[in-house]
Amino acid sequence: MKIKNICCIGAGYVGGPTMAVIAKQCPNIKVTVVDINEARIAAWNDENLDNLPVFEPGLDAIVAEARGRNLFFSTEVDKAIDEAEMIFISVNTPTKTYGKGKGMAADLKYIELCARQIARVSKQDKIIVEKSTLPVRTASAIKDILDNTGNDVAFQILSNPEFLAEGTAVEDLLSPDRVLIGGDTNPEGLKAIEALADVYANWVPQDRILRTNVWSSELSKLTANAFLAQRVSSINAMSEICEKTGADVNEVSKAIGMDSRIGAKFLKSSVGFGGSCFQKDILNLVYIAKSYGLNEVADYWEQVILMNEHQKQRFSDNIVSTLYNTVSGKKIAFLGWAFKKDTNDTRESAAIKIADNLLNEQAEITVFDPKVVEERIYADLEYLNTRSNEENRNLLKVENDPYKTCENAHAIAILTEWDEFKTYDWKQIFNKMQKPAFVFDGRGLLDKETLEDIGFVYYKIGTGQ
Ligand SMILES: NC(=O)C1=CN([C@@H]2O[C@H](COP(=O)(O)OP(=O)(O)OC[C@H]3O[C@@H](n4cnc5c(N)ncnc54)[C@H](O)[C@@H]3O)[C@@H](O)[C@H]2O)C=CC1
Ligand SMILES: O=C(O)[C@H]1O[C@H](OP(=O)(O)OP(=O)(O)OC[C@H]2O[C@@H](n3ccc(=O)[nH]c3=O)[C@H](O)[C@@H]2O)[C@H](O)[C@@H](O)[C@@H]1O
Repeated sequence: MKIKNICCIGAGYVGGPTMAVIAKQCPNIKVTVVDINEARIAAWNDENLDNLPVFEPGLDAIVAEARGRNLFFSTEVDKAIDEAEMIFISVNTPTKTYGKGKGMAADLKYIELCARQIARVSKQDKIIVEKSTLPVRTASAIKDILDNTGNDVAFQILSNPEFLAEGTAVEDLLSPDRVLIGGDTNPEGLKAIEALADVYANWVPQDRILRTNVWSSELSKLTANAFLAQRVSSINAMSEICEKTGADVNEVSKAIGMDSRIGAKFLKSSVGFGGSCFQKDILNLVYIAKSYGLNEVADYWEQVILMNEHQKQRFSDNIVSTLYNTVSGKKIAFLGWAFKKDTNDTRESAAIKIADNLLNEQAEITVFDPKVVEERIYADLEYLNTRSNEENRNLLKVENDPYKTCENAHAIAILTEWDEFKTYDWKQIFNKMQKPAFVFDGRGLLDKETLEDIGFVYYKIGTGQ
């Protein structure tokens, strides 16, 4: 079965880039990305490619190539569902904020709404692809809703989790380590798997397209994120030991990473991992384990999150204690707010928690991030509900010039590893700061010797003083 018409529900960080790449690589397939968020769709359709709602290196060129040819962004959800043979569900699956499983389980209400809408609108057989990250066995809930419409339409449900990382989304999509497709093992299921595999085969080598059963596919996604986050928490745990013992976490990372069984990637110590998924997906895994009574398994994975919370807390505690136990009324400059470089995404960014901790100590914070807009920063703080919006706006300012951000500051906290921070004139920054001038480098980005030669008191995560 050759697919000619794809619809994707959800035009977010995953739906947008993923479909743009499918459209680029498969000019014969019409790809329509739909969303209920009108502003988001308008931004995807904006003539000015700088206004796309997702910033990803290389994405603008791909959208420019495919948009209007075989890539469309629309709010007409019903129409796109009706026309498509294959429907990707790429809506958000946040942590539940209410009811049973609050603070842990994935909130599947958006997924269920999609399933009900597909059930209501569909007149012909369709393949439904779970692109969102979902708890294992969600496909059976979707199938239940779809199979009970009474309108004689046959649905196949596939799991096709996305492994892209933000900031490298285009690269990851064009050249994925693997594409994972899970489906039913009966003949109809296998046919559906092959229909999706054929789409990817337009640019992904066959040996990188993995076929599994649905449950393995759903669970592999949670497992991959849990393993990745665990590596970060493991190296961050070592960073604290390094600081106490005089070892250097970067040297330790290099030494262990050269062991081919361990591998060199994902061993960079930091102020703590952020992003929309690591915490949410591990919490979800912990919830699933608990719901099967697997308490030791749940505790094991929960520790990855606890370690991450600790890493953020000790970073802000260290700022306070180093600045003579008080930051009240002191200006702290934040370089970076995004959860990692090369993205404008701030979801669960460590910077938010660190700002909140320091604001509790009455610090005056000024933030500069090359890609994050002022309103996003205030919205992130407001979401915490720790203090009034007015207080947040009084205590925290957002600047668009890094030098002004650091002027008169008592300390600088580096919270995102933007490359441009390395190119700044640090002598000029030093000259205009309060003395002693402190730098707390939460990303191990700058060169200790250079900074100390200038006169800074320089603290690098994972390095003893
Ligand atoms: N952000 C990332 O890097 C990655 C995310 N994922 C997973 O992909 C899924 C989506 O994540 P993001 O794209 O980051 O979320 P997002 O929040 O950026 O986008 C989701 C979009 O779905 C839309 N939506 C929700 N319900 C809808 C409905 N009923 N009809 C039409 N549109 C609807 C929302 O308006 C929103 O624009 C999540 O399950 C996430 O865990 C997986 C891999 C990477
Ligand atoms: O499911 C998802 O959402 C995605 O989550 C992560 O991607 P992402 O969160 O975009 O970014 P990562 O590069 O994984 O970084 C996550 C966080 O860990 C931090 N990190 C990463 C690597 C490292 O060595 N050290 C470290 O502190 C980053 O700074 C960032 O805050 C995974 O890498 C993707 O494979 C997955 O698809």
